Amino acid sequence: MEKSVSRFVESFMNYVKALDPFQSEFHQAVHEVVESVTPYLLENPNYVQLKILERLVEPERVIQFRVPWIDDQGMLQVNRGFRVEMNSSLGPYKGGLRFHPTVNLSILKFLAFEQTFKNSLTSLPMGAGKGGSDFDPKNKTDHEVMRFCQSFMTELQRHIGANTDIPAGDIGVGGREIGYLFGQYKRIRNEFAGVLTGKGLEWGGSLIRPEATGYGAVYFAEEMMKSRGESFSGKVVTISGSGNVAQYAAEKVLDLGGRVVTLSDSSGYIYDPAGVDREKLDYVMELKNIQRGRIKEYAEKYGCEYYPGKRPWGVKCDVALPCATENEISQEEAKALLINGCEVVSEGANMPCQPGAVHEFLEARILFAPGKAANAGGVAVSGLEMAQNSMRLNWMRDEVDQRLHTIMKSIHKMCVTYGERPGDWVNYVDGANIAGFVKVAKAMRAQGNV
Ligand SMILES: NC(=O)C1=CN([C@@H]2O[C@H](COP(=O)(O)OP(=O)(O)OC[C@H]3O[C@@H](n4cnc5c(N)ncnc54)[C@H](O)[C@@H]3O)[C@@H](O)[C@H]2O)C=CC1
Ligand SMILES: O=C(O)CCC(=O)C(=O)O
Repeated sequence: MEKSVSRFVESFMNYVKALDPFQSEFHQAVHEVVESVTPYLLENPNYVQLKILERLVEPERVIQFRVPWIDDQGMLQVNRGFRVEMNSSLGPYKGGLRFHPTVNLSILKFLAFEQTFKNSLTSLPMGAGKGGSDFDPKNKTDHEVMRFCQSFMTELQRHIGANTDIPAGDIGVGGREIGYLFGQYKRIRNEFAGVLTGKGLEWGGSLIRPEATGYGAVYFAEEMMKSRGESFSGKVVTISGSGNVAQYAAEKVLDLGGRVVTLSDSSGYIYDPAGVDREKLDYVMELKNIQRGRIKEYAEKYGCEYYPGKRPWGVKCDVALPCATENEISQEEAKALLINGCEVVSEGANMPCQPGAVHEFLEARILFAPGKAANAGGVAVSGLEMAQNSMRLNWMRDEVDQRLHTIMKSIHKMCVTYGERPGDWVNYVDGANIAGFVKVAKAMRAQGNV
């Protein structure tokens, strides 16, 4: 069996690599899923005959477009815009937009591919998509960001809709950008529709959407810890990033009695052994969301250490929550985390652990939650925002939070169902991949050769 699995995986990966030889991030994401689902496929050969995997790796549609905009000096700038409409077997395309200079088709296809299984795990009726631009919002004025968003939406609006494709935020796209994008959609289409999620509360947004990804990653970690009789109380937690996901992961850790000792951005990390308390976290939110400053200013204000150009994985901790970006934990850093006694890793970001790091965590049998399960809370509450928009009403904060919590517990349960292994151990990577895959594969089979 082992041999036929590895032969199948290798042959399928050769096929994927031959199609798009330079999309390394996409290959990485596909490889992980194919490794997990191959034993299931070999037991269910009907899915092999139906070429479910071949169809899953081929986006239903890729849209690429020019985004011209005028900067504050009156100069014309040109960026590249994308929307990858990956899979609509479970519902309309759903997934975020990323504005970051590293954005390219490989990154967006990896994110859209992951989104397929993540959205399936939420059990809400959402297909998968992802999009964005190589535009860098850093060091741009509000007016520049607005002009860029308006130009981006001038093209994107013809491809999306409340029942077709519903984008949201991701790196570099927060409440400000969603507002500008929504305004331009409304202006061109003359309709006030639930076409984006992550909207402001006054104009169709949902309570708890900003918090959802970070809270969800902590709820998921909490469920894993419960299985070993543990909790966050008194635990030392390292977090990377200081954006949306990191901020609310930190908030939930504080609520549950943990001590957050690191935060980071693309320039370096801060180490605060006393812990980031509520007041310091409010400062980080103001610094990052309003002033758009750098995390090093935290170290200057609170007199703690700042490590430029470094990531926080050498710091001793019980729990690590990578919440910044892909491939931000290498195999060596994973080894360092394990040597320092880390027992729980919950991926707030998408694919933050390199394959070698995942291997280390699985070998060590620590509690390791892959992003497509652990960070599904964000898109889940986006699904709840869509439901509220359709009903034209708003749920209370507690109601949305409870639904989020229930969804994260249910995802945890699904992962256990498919990932339980001999020796009282759960392989959450296999669990998430197989549980996510089964639903999508069944829907694709039912819907015919499309
Ligand atoms: N916002 C959401 O609802 C969801 C986000 N995610 C994932 O979570 C991660 C973070 O996203 P957000 O917090 O929304 O974005 P954000 O733009 O609010 O924050 C991103 C953070 O990552 C840091 N960062 C970006 N590139 C970096 C690099 N190369 N090295 C080190 N740090 C870097 C930034 O400085 C910032 O602190 C991403 O992987 C995203 O795909 C996943 C699910 C949902
Ligand atoms: O809320 C959404 O639709 C997007 C969330 C997202 O992009 C993600 O889960 O990676």
